[in-house]
Amino acid sequence: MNLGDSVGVLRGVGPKKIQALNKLGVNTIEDLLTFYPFRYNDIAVKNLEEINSQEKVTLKGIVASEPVLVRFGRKKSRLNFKLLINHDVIGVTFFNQPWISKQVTTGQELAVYGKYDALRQSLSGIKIISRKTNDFVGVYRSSKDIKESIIKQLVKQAYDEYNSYIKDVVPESIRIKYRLENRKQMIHDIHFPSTKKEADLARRSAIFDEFFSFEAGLQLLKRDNHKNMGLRIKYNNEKLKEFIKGLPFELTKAQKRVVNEICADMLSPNHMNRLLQGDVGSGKTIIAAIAMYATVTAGFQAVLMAPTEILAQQHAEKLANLFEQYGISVALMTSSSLSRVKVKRELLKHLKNGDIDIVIGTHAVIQDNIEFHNLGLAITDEQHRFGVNQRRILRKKGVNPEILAMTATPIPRTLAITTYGEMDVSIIDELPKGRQPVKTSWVKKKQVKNVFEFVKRQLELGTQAYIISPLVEESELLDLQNAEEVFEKAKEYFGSEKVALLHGKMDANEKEQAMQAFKNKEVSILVSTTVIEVGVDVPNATVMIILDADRFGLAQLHQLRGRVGRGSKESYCILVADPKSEYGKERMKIMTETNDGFLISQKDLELRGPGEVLGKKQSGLPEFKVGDPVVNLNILQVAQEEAHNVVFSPNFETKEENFELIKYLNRQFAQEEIID
Ligand SMILES: Nc1ncnc2c1ncn2[C@@H]1O[C@H](COP(=O)(O)OP(=O)(O)OP(=O)(O)O)[C@@H](O)[C@H]1O
Repeated sequence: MNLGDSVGVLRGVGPKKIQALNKLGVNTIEDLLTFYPFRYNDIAVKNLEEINSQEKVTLKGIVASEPVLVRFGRKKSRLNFKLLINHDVIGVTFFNQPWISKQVTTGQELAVYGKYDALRQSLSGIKIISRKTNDFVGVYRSSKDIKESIIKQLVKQAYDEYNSYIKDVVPESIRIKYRLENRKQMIHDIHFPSTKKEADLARRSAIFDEFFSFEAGLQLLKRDNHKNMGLRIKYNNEKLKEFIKGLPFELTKAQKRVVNEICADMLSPNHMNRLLQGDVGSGKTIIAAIAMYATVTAGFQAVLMAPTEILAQQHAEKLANLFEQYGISVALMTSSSLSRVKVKRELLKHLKNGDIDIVIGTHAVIQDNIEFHNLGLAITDEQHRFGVNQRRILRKKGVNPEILAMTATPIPRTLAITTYGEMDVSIIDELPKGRQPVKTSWVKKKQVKNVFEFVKRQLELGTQAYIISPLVEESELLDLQNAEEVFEKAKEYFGSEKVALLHGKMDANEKEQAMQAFKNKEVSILVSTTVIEVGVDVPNATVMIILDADRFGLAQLHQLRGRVGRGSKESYCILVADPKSEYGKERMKIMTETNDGFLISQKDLELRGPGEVLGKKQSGLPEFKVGDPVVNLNILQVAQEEAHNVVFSPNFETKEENFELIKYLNRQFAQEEIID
């Protein structure tokens, strides 16, 4: 017997229930024991003086009238009686629970849980409370396939049978320091507390437990990264200085700092595993270029992976220009550039024999048959778009290449430790000189004509504009229809020779053509779906129109807006939307109030509410069961600090109080390997 046993070992759990539980994310006994209540009902008896109207409470008194049951229709009924509480009489009504009339007799003492109405002096009954139950009861998530009452029973059964197998992951000294319960007690109290205080303490312990185990895993990765001998990239400092001097602009202070951090990592024998965070347009690409240049001067190859073909193409073009005078060869590798057999064969040959110094590509780069001569540095752009596995495969391509991951801050600074805890972080917190904040406004749909007029006037000044077509969730086809519709309208209004269309269903060549036409100013307007979202850099474009802007997430709007304001000209972003909810309006307002990506991602998380915050997909954050990284940030930070101290202490593996933690981490990593 152990906590890894399937829930199928419990009495009364057959294939159907197993399936229903699995759907709720419960596969093992451990999952069930940590399937915590999401809230509690306080059914302790209250006095009339201490309660508010519309509150759900338990009231106890003497039944002061004969219960009267009235049935109407086939299934409907109403049961009425009076309850005498000290000197007050309140009316109690139960709807559609006729069997309750049998449990009520005049003169009897009775406790009823229900919703209290102060004005009417009445209680709308939910259930009769029998003496045996606890005052404080957990409420669990359930589904149509499995009722809450069954889940409760199973949790109880699992606890009774398995509690002696529950071991502590958080070392004792830390539990004592923060006055946390041991795991067995904590699991008991979080499911079956007798008071609110008990439940609160158990929950605090559970949050710590969860954050600590997670952070310990990340810290272990970090420690191993440090221990692993990395490559020593002995770049040519003179050449590097010349290269930086030769750039068309001076680096910002933040960029210089980051370059120094990266250079120090490369020179050190330790393995580099660094995350570069910087707001949209802060100049991350040039940092990548500098790091790649340095790598090549040391005799190694470098690769940069971008999340889209458009972006890979753009990077390849820019970097090829930049590196040309230094005799460095740059190759583009995407699914389309590799689709012609002959081209592919040549590319692979030159990559393997070291003729190619730098590769820019999409995930096509990590295909099995691609071999490098001596890969020294791997950079991923917008890394949240790459899965952990893709990152790992890339890592395996070289002996142990230095890793630099770049992201335009989808995650607030304080939260970066949750996902990137195993990485060292560099931040570009400054925009290049001369940038003006993008002026953002929000208009209603009926004003779209005025918006078009505004665009026209701006184009007359020689600038260019993007129009982003509405997004229809989960339907690329409808997105496309929308984009085509907007394209037609724009052609009608601005003249067909002025407008190009870009969408995800176009093949790489068509996309490239549309982008080139826009870059070369052959067209002044690019109508696009969100394929344009990340990284596209056309400094002459100064107007961004986003139609139905309320359908996009805040982080996405910020990314889209980041396509303008990339030069020194005044830039504008106009959000066209009729949001219905307050929440939707609030989001539009935030966009008009700030240009700070960190702040926006923080707001995005706050506005989504805890349930959604944990959605992996939207926020890039890992999922937790009880802990909410936004609400419980303090606990998260302390847990990270402690996990770091434990894992990095010299006697981590030999100290007895860490044994359970080590076992736990081994189990976790074993699971991950299977997925790999
Ligand atoms: N120090 C600097 N001074 C002036 N211009 C700069 C500087 N650094 C970068 N730029 C320019 O700023 C623009 C934005 O840079 P870049 O494309 O690297 O941004 P980014 O951080 O990758 O942004 P995004 O996340 O939006 O892709 C580019 O046109 C680049 O040439």
